[in-house]
Amino acid sequence: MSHIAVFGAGSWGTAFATILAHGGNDVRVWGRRPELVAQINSGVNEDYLPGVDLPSGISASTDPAEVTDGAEIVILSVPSQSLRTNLADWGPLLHDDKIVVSLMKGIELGTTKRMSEVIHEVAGVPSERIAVVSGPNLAKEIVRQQPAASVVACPDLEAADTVAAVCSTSFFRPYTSTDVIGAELGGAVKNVIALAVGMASGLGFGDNTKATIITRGLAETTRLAMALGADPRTMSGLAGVGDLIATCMSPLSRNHSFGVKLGEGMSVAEVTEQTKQTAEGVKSCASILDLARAHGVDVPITEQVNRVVHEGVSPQDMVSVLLSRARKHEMD
Ligand SMILES: NC(=O)c1ccc[n+]([C@@H]2O[C@H](COP(=O)([O-])OP(=O)(O)OC[C@H]3O[C@@H](n4cnc5c(N)ncnc54)[C@H](O)[C@@H]3O)[C@@H](O)[C@H]2O)c1
Ligand SMILES: O=P(O)(O)OC[C@H](O)CO
Repeated sequence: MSHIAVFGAGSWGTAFATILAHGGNDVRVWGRRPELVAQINSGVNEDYLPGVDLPSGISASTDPAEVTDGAEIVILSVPSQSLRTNLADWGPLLHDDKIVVSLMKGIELGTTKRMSEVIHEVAGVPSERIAVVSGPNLAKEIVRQQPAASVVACPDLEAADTVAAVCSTSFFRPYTSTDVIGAELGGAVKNVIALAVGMASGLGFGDNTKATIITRGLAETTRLAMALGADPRTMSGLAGVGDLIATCMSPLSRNHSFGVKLGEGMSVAEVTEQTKQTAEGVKSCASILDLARAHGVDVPITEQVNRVVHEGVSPQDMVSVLLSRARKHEMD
């Protein structure tokens, strides 16, 4: 049995804690709010995962030192844009050879850094001890123990395997990889593509349109990932096309649902007001666009999503602009 700390008591932090508890581990979850911590200690998380009974083996606390004391692995699952601030407090607790795992799927605004880069920079954790878990893993399906797989990526394959071992269960199958860049890029860009697919859905378009956006979304994700040094094969795996399909097609996806509401005519401010949970693509569309521009990579869907979300362009205009682009070879 391993002792594992999970920072973040939202949907995915709690759902991942349930995987770890089913794997027979002692799991301690850090949460910001005492009321939510009390709920988890009584076996539920009604705020984020209503109607789900948490397995035994999970306890929660608001004290970062208490959850990390004796932990061999520390899992981070907070909104990407708050990670840097959080690590200013938690950084000193992440040493002593602990493996630090990012579950987050976003790119930092301003710096265009991936979450593993932020962890390395702020907390001083060596890259060989930073792993990323990414794949088609909608929290509400995972807590119902519906079968799914994911990728654990780390430059040190032994560390990736250590993480994979603790989250292997009868319903969750982790594969290992050393392609951290590919796993992180796949996870972050699919949220932006899911916003675009959601908008198309909200505008009343059908499956041809959605499949077109997903396929061309994969093309731009692959271009960017390769420019950053990722293995292109990761894009045809679980952290690439796997997660892209799940997020773009599922009504459980917050990014997809956010896009649907925009397509139906609501404003970004109205949808944001209604959205209690993290839809990473809304912020990361801007940082991913900056990252792509810095590397001279064309990301037309991301560019248009950013125009809708941050420049007030209508979803209908987004579609018109994408369809009126100059003709080109499909594989360029
Ligand atoms: N929900 C999923 O199905 C899922 C699956 C895979 C990956 N992810 C990724 O996991 C990450 C976390 O997502 P989530 O679904 O748990 O989000 P969530 O909105 O459900 O929960 C976020 C948690 O972070 C806390 N939080 C918010 N602001 C904070 C701050 N400033 N400091 C500390 N804590 C703060 C919230 O209180 C909440 O407990 C995201 O990057 C998301 O893309 C989510
Ligand atoms: O609900 P979303 O849109 O944040 O997507 C959740 C997961 O990333 C799906 O793998």
